[in-house]
Amino acid sequence: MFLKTHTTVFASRPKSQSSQYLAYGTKGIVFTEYGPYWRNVRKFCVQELLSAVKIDSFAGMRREEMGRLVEEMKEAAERREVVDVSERVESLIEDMTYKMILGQSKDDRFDLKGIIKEAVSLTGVFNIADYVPFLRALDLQGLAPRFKATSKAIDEILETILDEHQDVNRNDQKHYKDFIDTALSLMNKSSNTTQDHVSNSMDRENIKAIVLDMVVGSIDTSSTAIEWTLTEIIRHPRVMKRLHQELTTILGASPMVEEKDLAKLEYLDMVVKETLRLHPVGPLLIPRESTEDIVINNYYIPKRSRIIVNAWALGRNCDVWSDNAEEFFPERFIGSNIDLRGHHFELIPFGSGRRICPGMNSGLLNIKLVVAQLVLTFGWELPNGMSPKDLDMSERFRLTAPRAQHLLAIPIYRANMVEK
Ligand code: HEM
Repeated sequence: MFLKTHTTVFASRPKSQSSQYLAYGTKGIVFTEYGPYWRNVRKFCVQELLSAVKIDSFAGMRREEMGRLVEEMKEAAERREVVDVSERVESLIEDMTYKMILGQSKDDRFDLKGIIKEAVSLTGVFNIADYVPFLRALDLQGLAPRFKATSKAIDEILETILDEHQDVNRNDQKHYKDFIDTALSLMNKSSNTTQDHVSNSMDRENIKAIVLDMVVGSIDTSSTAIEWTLTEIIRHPRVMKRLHQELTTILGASPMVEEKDLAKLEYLDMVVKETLRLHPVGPLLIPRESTEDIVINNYYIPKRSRIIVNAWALGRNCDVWSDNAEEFFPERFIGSNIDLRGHHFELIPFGSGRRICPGMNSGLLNIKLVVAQLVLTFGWELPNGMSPKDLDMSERFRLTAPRAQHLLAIPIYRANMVEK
């Protein structure tokens, strides 16, 4: 009802103390109210970063980064080393994200990922001040100092990145424009395209907000989804075997997964859907807010009501998914037309309607590419002879829900593996 029949009424976002501090108020996309500014900024990001053509233009970079990780894992396999898979995957996605959005590799001068983690964690806190505004001044939960410190740290890093882009552009040292260059060039423009509608209201603060939304939207989400997918595959050797068979059948003798082949990997698609059903990266999506008074099923819902959708519960509802809803069983999608595009409300890990995740294609590509490659090249054993069924499955609940404990496993290079 909220997301389908009345999609426009519930297409806004509530203001919160965390977004005021940590997302430059409503100057980006994620926490910005529904309206022309949000629409144009979103269109700009899709056009300049998240369209099929733009995503495709970074295929070479992804291949290189993936190749580097495979080499590292091969060395670990040789030493029979326990690898912190969660950490390695996050670092890979971080590298890919920075190259795509910031046009540069990870910068050792600052820990952007660490600060973003703190921001995501703070945004996920139930903050009484958002519901009882007069308590805000009392700061009962002691959040204000953390908001301020995190926001200051983020701003300093983004200022440095923007300054450096402007310096390079002034000295005309660049052959191509990255996302930040394009965004910066909007500050001084005026005519009639989508970009220029954005530029009418664009200053440095807006650019920082948009860049931050893109970076935050990308890193934690994709790496959490990959971490859970690998966890479920390792926990279910039958699924690992079937997926590996599909990979070798479709990819032949090729040691690297090619992006063009991903669409042919039907079982991988089911494995990813099944993971996102049981472990939606954002269990409660991102809160929505109504833009007008409305009556639904005889309930009066006043304008500016906050709507929270429990995607986690939808994915585990036995009435929809049958009695084995709690079981990881990718085959349930055989012959099913359920996709992830927000039309099948039993499975909405990317949300639905006007606010559906604009980075869905980019996110899914990252998940499938990394999972396919790590299963194609390696088998995985758990440390200290641990049985797959004993793997700890607890979640850490924030705005996103990653594993509570990092996934640790030993890669076994398949070329040296004796098939059982
Ligand atoms: C596995 C990967 C990802 C998952 C599961 C995911 C999930 C979500 C969800 C649940 C929402 C809220 C949708 C709603 O309210 O209906 C969302 C919004 C958003 N996501 Fe993603 N996301 C992923 C990857 C990405 C990537 C790669 C980017 C950008 C590079 C991105 C950028 C955004 C932005 C900007 C929004 C806000 C959209 C708006 O409010 O209009 N996401 N995402």
